Amino acid sequence: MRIHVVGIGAVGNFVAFHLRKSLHPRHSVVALHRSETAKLISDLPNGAPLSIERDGTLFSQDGLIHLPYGEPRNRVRRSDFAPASMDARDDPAVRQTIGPIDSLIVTSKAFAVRTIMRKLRHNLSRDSTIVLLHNGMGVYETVIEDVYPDPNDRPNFVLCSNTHGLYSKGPLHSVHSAVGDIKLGIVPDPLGRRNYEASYAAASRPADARLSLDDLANVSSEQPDGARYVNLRNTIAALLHAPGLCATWEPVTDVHIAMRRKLVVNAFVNPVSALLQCNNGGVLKSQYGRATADRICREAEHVFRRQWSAEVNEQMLAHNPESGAEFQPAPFPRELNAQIMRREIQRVVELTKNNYSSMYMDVKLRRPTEIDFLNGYLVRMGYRHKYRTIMNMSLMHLIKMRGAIPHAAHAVQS
Ligand SMILES: CC(C)(CO)C(=O)C(=O)O
Repeated sequence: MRIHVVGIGAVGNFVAFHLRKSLHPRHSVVALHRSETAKLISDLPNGAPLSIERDGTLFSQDGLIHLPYGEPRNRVRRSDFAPASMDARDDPAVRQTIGPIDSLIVTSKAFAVRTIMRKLRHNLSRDSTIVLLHNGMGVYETVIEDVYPDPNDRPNFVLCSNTHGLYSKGPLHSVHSAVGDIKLGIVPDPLGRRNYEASYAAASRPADARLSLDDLANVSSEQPDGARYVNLRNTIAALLHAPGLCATWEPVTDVHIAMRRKLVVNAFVNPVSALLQCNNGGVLKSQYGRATADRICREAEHVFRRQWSAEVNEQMLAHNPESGAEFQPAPFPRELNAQIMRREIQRVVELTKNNYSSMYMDVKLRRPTEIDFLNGYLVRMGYRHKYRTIMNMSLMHLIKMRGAIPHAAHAVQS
């Protein structure tokens, strides 16, 4: 098997490190780099090591294949911290060097995912598996709409929630500052060809419900399943069996809940730390910070409740009364209550109090931010469900305003 990881920042470095560490050497782990970093790594031989720092100790892992995947990143439009349109043209030379991709783990910034998918479109097929491991929400929907509108051509997608605390200390060097976990959820087959959660759904008691790799592909059968299902099974198994990743495979509805919880933490900590240019510990120090966090959580709960009701309505319409089963709507998840999300913010802030958030770094270094996929997602969902998210919208606007002031981030430093 050959696993490709694209977006070798703090998270990509961590994922590639642990996959290489745990997989048998006959499987390859390929790190795909933008051309600027590819220049840097071209001076290193293939196999060049990745480093992870944990509690002040440096660990290193060699044996990776490093390849470039495309054009250098275009310049950031200085006016609003939004990414300029990146070049998504197909490059036949790059296409040929990389070859067909069975498993792709995308660990780039949320705003770059769509462009990367377009760039690698010709290396991917409907048999591939794509794991989206980024901050924020709404990315999968844009990729589907823009790159894979036809469900017949669509690869398998895996969504993730990642709570590991990681930051980058330099190229191929991440610091693992807080141990968290990665939850993996497989997007249901849009054509209903296979139920990836069949064993879970069939359990007679909730306590017995388990997901089974055999529902993805039965590798021991005489007629092995097609590449589409074998790639999916291999990708999930590789991630689950890399102990350092602390990955679990869960029903996709549970992963959606975990993603929403993580979104709310990021929608408060990231813009506030970036605007105040403080570490994560600074954001809850004053009553004003605490009131802002309360408000973000209340707005998010309203949005999530309306989204939930809309989803339940859709399920009710799709329910076939002739099946004999009674329609039982799932209750609104407790984890998405404002008070519980507020406690989660408190917990994450304490755990990462000495860290600088990813948006703090993006603003400081005048890079595009992920604001459109954090607070921007809540604002968009609020609009859709007729609820105004004033605090989220204000934080989003302030981050964009910050980007519009020339050299604002540097002025604070001096
Ligand atoms: C949880 C938090 C805020 C940790 O720094 C993070 O995920 C980020 O920086 O993007």
